[in-house]
Amino acid sequence: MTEPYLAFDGVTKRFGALDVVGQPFDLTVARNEFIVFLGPSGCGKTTLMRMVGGLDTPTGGDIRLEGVPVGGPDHRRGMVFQSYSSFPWLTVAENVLFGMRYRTDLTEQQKRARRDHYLDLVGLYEFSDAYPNKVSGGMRQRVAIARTLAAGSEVLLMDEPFGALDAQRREKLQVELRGIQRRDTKTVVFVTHDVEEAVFLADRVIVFSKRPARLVADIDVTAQLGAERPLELRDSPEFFRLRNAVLKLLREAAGDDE
Ligand SMILES: Nc1ncnc2c1ncn2[C@@H]1O[C@H](COP(=O)(O)OP(=O)(O)OP(=O)(O)O)[C@@H](O)[C@H]1O
Repeated sequence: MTEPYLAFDGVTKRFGALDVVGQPFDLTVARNEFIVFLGPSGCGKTTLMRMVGGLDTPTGGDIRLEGVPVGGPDHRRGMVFQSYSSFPWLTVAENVLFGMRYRTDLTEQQKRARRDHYLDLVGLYEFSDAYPNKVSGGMRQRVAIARTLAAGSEVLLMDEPFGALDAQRREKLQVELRGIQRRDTKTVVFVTHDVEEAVFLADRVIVFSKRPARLVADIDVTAQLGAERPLELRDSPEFFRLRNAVLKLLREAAGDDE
């Protein structure tokens, strides 16, 4: 049998007496799949993502990328976390360039073109020369998004990356992210609380119970809605039906053993 691209194999996690991932967690993710983790607040989604990123280690089991257990962070896995901070001593533009420091395949001119493209995409081009501590929290989050996309890692780990953005920019970036993932064959693991965002973006939505987290549903969105996600899809009856079904599952997962 060939190795899955990304595999969680019997993963558990405890912090002292706190059982975060109680039952061993198994999941396989194919290359170029967009996976969304959805679950009640505090159930352990960020912890799972940190473990994929190599920022934390499982208590039991392991997480493998192409058969190799993940170690510390490396540039194959690009991360955007809620609390992600930019480098304050670099300008907005320099922060984005810094993300491409490993890209020996790109010329300096190509790097500058990518920097400008992604700054424009997140609406920060005119703030290129500003320092991150002089812009708002939502803008700093956009710097992190631009930097991670420009870096071009093959796996994108995104923990509520659009949480601090206004609705319009959020929609725009959702469409762009889905496009980038399809076009550039990225594998994405994305955490959100927002059911609509989950259904719009995901190939598969993984629903977790409240802590100690266990997998309660693995929903194949692409089988139901197809892989193309134009903005108008949100107005379709199929989208609406699936969103409601996932919302119901999430409510049950949050109330689980009450
Ligand atoms: N380093 C740590 N030490 C001790 N407890 C921790 C640590 N990191 C997380 N926790 C706890 O583990 C639990 C799960 O946290 P986690 O951030 O993974 O949940 P989450 O599902 O991502 O929540 P949210 O959706 O609110 O971001 C929480 O109770 C949290 O307080």
